[in-house]
Amino acid sequence: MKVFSKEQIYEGDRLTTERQNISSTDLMERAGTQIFNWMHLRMQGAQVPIHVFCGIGNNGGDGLVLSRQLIIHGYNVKTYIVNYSETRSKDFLINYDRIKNTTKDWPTVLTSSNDFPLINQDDIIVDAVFGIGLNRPPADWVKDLFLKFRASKSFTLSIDIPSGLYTDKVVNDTEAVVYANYTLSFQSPKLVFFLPNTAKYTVQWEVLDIGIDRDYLIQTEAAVELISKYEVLPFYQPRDKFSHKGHFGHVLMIGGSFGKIGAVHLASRSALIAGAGMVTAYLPTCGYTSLQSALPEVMVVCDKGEKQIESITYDFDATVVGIGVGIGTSEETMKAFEAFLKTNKRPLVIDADAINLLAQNKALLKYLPVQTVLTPHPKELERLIGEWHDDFDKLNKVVEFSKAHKVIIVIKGAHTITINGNKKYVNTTGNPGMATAGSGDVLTGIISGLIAQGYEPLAATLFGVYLHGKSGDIAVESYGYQSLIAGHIIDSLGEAYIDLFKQPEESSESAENDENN
Ligand SMILES: NC(=O)C1=CN([C@@H]2O[C@H](COP(=O)(O)OP(=O)(O)OC[C@H]3O[C@@H](n4cnc5c(N)ncnc54)[C@H](OP(=O)(O)O)[C@@H]3O)[C@@H](O)[C@H]2O)[C@@H](O)CC1
Ligand SMILES: Nc1ncnc2c1ncn2[C@@H]1O[C@H](COP(=O)(O)OP(=O)(O)O)[C@@H](O)[C@H]1O
Ligand SMILES: [K+]
Repeated sequence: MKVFSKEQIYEGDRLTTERQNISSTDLMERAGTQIFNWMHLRMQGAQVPIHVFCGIGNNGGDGLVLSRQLIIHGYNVKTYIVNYSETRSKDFLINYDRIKNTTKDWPTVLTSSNDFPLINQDDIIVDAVFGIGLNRPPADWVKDLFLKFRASKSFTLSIDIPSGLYTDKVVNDTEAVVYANYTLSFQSPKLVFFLPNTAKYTVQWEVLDIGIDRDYLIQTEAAVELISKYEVLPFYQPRDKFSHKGHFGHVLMIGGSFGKIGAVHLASRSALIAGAGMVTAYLPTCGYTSLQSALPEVMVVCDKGEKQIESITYDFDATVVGIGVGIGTSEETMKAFEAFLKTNKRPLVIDADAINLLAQNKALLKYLPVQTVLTPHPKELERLIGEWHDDFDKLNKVVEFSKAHKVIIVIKGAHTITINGNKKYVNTTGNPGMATAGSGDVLTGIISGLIAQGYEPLAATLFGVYLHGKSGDIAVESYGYQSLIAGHIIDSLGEAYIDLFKQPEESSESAENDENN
């Protein structure tokens, strides 16, 4: 799903009115009515008090449409105008008149903290104060209103975006924002719903289709894309009946040091279970016996070093090389890594301490093949690109890094974001059960295993990050957040593949109809 910028959303609104020959007031009517339908379906006329807080721009206009519809359908509604400016939008004013013509219970105009109404915990708050047009911090009294929303502990439904949140930068005052339980966003989710600094402002979100021009939606290139099953399915490569292991590539997984052989074990096993034809683990000799005993399907080549990797030499042609898990950052390993990079011609997936080695010696970056995949967690990323002051700054720095070195960067986290040049891909699978040692090693193995099978590095990365999170989501059903460990993610990978092609379950009624036909 495309995540459009604020400018693209405004342009989509404008073009839609032009191409569908409707007014912006009609479009607002659609938007407000969609919100009403969503609430009506769930509330079924329940008389819970609903407080609709409307700003004076188009977000407030949406709120007024909603209020009017709720009133017409007999709901228990109170409407307020949060009068933070005298410059009211045209469509706000039209809907202000319309609501006045619908009810004698006119909206209450709020201009200071003294005007705030009583809100009980069981009431519902609808936040239509600011939309994507916010361009400066709200006034102190408006911030007090947002604090009152929070203090009430009422269910808070934000329209389009929690008020006080910008679409393209973080907020400095964390109290000057609405904390929404649910946000109904028009046509496209906003990037801020997925970033560590700002995701907390809405617990859940959903996109409502307001009929923006389809050609515009299809043709407009978005800098950000949300990756779910429908985005990765086209990557999937079916297998030919007569295929053999040679068709699915050979992963060389280089890593490990004394006490960290398990990392190579996890990554190698993941590569195999992701579908690689063959996997060879390259380790210091201390890891030989444990790896051979634990993973009979994986071949092993030993380094001359007993406890660490000291010179990387092997005599076969790997399809892809994964390097870094458990490898350590000793001087000898740095030398071996440097020598390896200078001769390697194969696609690379670089993780963990190999990222730290790169960060220590940035001159090595020039030896990375184009489209090398780097999979840092936040600390490794910081070592590589330096500190950032907020998520947007981080994203900008990673984009610059990706462009400068022609590499793909996977910023791991709750919503892992993959960056390839200017383009950002936000993953939607995964859960906090995956915050456990070794789960990153599994990702390295999966991505390497996909590249081995012939997936392009970017497709392998997006597909791999998706499958990794999906496996975690499947595993958590059996183990719970606390008891999920990295090995469980690998064990669920097969189910994650199968899930790609699962049809939505049929309702019993339609199944019966099928039987009768
Ligand atoms: N157009 C359409 O057809 C559709 C639009 N839709 C809806 O429109 C919403 C965007 O509406 P919007 O552009 O009017 O902006 P909104 O967020 O309501 O702000 C209002 C104005 O407030 C001002 N302002 C900003 N910050 C401020 C501050 N801190 N303190 C005080 N004032 C401040 C600023 O004006 P300024 O004062 O800078 O001139 C701004 O323009 C969008 O989120 C969606 O809900 C849907 O209906 C679909 C169809
Ligand atoms: N809260 C979370 N929600 C979703 N995924 C998570 C969460 N925490 C961690 N993960 C995922 O788990 C992996 C952790 O990687 P990493 O920190 O490198 O672990 P390790 O170094 O122990 O292998 C990443 O892919 C990350 O996206
Ligand atoms: K809002």
